[in-house]
Amino acid sequence: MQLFSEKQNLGLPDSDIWYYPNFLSEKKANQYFDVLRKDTPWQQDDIKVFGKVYAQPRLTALYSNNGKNYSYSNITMESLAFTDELKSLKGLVDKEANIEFTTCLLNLYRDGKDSNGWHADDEKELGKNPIIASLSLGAERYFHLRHKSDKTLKYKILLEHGSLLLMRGETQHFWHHQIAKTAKNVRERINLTFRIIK
Ligand SMILES: O=C(O)CCC(=O)C(=O)O
Ligand SMILES: [Fe+2]
Repeated sequence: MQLFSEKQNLGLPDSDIWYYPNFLSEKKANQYFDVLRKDTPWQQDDIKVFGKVYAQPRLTALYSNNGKNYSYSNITMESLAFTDELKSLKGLVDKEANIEFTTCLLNLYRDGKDSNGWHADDEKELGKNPIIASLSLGAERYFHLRHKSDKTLKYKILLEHGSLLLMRGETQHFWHHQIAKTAKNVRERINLTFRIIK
């Protein structure tokens, strides 16, 4: 069993980012990983980058409690209704963030070749200072952060099984983030990003 660890603020300039290492117990995190891996209708979309079409290097699914879709990188994802498991996870995350999320984007990184390139979660439908809560299950992967204008400002944090990362305030205005590919032999990872789309 893991000891309780305090949440920590990353302390990066122009941002407000919190990390909760053991947001879920190991046992709960294992259970959620298994259910979500099995029951989610994972899909692989094509994305368009500089006019060329690529298969997105990970699988995704979108859920919401208001039927709103989400568009990014020339993809429009249609949302499904929350399942019981996702509702209970959303309840825990809502409580911690003290806000009511409407939407959850799930990412499945099948191995080290799957990734999520540099971006900010700054789509118009997310509002001015979006709050994004990102729950990690399965294999540990590094989350990289890079300041948009001062490229010397960089940071990386290992997102552990059962951890929660909360980005708020002006973070998306000033920082890009990514999950880079890795040559290491890594198992599957599921990430859930809770958002508000009105
Ligand atoms: O997988 C992660 O930890 C990050 C996912 C992400 O940045 C996103 O879906 O916008
Ligand atoms: Fe993101």
